[in-house]
Amino acid sequence: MLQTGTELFEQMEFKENPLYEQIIQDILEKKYSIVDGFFDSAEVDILRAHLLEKYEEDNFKKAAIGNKTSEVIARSIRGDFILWINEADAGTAEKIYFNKINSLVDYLNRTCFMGILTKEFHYAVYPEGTFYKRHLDTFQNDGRRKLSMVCYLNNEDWKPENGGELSIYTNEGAREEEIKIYPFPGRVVIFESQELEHEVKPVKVPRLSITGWLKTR
Ligand SMILES: O=C(O)CCC(=O)C(=O)O
Ligand SMILES: [Fe+2]
Repeated sequence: MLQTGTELFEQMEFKENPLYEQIIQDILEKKYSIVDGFFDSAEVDILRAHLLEKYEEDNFKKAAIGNKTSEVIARSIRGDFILWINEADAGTAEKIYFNKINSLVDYLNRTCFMGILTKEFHYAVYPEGTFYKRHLDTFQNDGRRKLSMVCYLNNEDWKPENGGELSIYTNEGAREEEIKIYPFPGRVVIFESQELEHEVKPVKVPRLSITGWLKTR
């Protein structure tokens, strides 16, 4: 049976989502968005347990910064250990993660025509004393990275004195501003990969997260 445009539109069952709308508005205005409680504490607990299990099994690798960079130089730039997550064989914990991310991605594609076709995510552990110097996420010439997303999996009692804040540098006209963001559990930070330089300050206590990128093409 033929359908009118209105009927088709109704069939798509588009519901405005206030949280996603806030994220979009933030990104349009400031190029970043901070969402507390994107994951609730039960979800964070499951994801953290899974991360620690993999970490204890020794599955993580020292993060690299490019192919031909020496280990010593790399360590002076970033000290985290990472494990890439393959969505195709996501376990229970990771399915929770991807369900939420995919829902956001669908929304962005429907409302902003962002054309996000691929994503990549890794777990990250910053052991005591490590950091990630100021950088842009497109440093490896990956122009397809549109939005960076970091989700923190630290314990409930994470304190600002633990260090490890994410500093995002914004430019209002010529004046640079440093936005300090503490890695509280369940918090998600989303920012424009090609626009905002940022760094992870040295940590005093191991710092746990999932970092990823939403990509075009
Ligand atoms: O963990 C964070 O807060 C940011 C990590 C980061 O900048 C990166 O992995 O590129
Ligand atoms: Fe980064």
